[in-house]
Amino acid sequence: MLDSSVRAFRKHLTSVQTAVSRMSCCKEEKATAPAAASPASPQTTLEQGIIQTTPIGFISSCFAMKNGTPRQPTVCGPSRAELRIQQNIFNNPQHALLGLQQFSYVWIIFLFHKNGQLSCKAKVKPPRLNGQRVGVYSTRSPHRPNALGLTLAKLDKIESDTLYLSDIDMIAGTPVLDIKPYIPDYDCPDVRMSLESQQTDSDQNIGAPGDLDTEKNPVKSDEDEETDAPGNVTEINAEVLPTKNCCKKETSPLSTQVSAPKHLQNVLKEVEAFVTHIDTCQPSCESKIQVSDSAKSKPAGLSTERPCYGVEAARWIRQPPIASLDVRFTPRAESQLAEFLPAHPSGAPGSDRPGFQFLRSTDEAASAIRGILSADPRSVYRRTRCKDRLFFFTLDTADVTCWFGEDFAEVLQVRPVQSHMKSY
Ligand SMILES: C[S@@+](CC[C@H](N)C(=O)[O-])C[C@H]1O[C@@H](n2cnc3c(N)ncnc32)[C@H](O)[C@@H]1O
Repeated sequence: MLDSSVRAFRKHLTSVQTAVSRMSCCKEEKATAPAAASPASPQTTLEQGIIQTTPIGFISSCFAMKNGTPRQPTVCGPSRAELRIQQNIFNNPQHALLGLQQFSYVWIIFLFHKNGQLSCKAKVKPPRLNGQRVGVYSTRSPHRPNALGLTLAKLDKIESDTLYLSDIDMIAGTPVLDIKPYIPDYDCPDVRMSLESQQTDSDQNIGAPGDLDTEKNPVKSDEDEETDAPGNVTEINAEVLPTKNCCKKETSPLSTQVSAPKHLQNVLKEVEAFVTHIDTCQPSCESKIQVSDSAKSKPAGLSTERPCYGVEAARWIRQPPIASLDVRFTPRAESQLAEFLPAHPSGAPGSDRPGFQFLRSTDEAASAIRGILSADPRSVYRRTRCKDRLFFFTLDTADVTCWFGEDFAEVLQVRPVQSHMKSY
């Protein structure tokens, strides 16, 4: 009798323990769950930070699966993608892109839709840290509570409702939630600080900061609320908008293009000197990333000397415990790669050779493969415990097989993906 009661109690205890561990695994998720479940007006849910997202488009990219997809856009230069804006969001999707072609880089906010499940682990093990656990918010891990990704992609061109991108790290089919222009003045602390100091100097010179507003922000800011309703569109002075290549020298000086009051001409000249002086072409914070001796000895306070990231982070981002690998091709893999025809808008009629869909030359493909492999795309488990040294990934229409040695990766085979074996 006592035995059976103890057994029943133990059984009950086990089920309670299971329920408790499930609850504590996803504490944050549980905390928001009641609000999500309760019926509320769209406005209330927005105020609570709960929204139903709708993709504005889906990525078509040269990466078919997570394996071998670069971990950041800078890893593999010519990674290319297309993003077509969905018709169901706007009647005229191309209208939503008006003006965007003037920017060289765009932020892409997307969903890690192939994560399998939402993650609520507060600590993660980034592959670059070789098994070390760090807080999820200090990393760019895909495994985060809302599974949102952020990539700074190069905007090659826009045609109608489609963006042509390169420098991406998203797999094909990735749902995109938003696009924003990369604006160094807002997004790169280096440029921001220089502009601020320019501003302070100018203020001291003319003593009327309010006068400067239009010159300071020639690009429409996020705060400019506009719809495309007739009569509600503000004309932008094309001459004062940044050129696509933002460090390209103007043919005639800005100060002579813009008819500003005399007292502002000096300021325009200063801005002009600054624009020609700084290199804002690349979205880089190079000078702030360098860890100076003074930054090492100082706590990271909000001073002008504060680097973009601290010494510890700089170490694992710039000098990760994972060494970069030498990449080589076997002669067979090299000649297989050379068989691929570059991407062509209308294919290559009459040829039975395999063709790339995104990559524009064999060199581009070889350099993408080098970029992917030199950063060592393997998981920590694969790298440290797995005896199987073969590694497979798909790049554009090519299946790539390679193996890893101590400090190198060798490409053994580059074969067309089966579904792309059709002749062009
Ligand atoms: C480390 S994340 C970084 C992404 C982004 N640059 C960021 O910082 O948020 C990049 C990796 O996410 C994975 N990935 C890319 N697209 C994905 C998707 N749609 N679903 C799940 N994982 C994805 C790939 O393995 C890729 O190497």
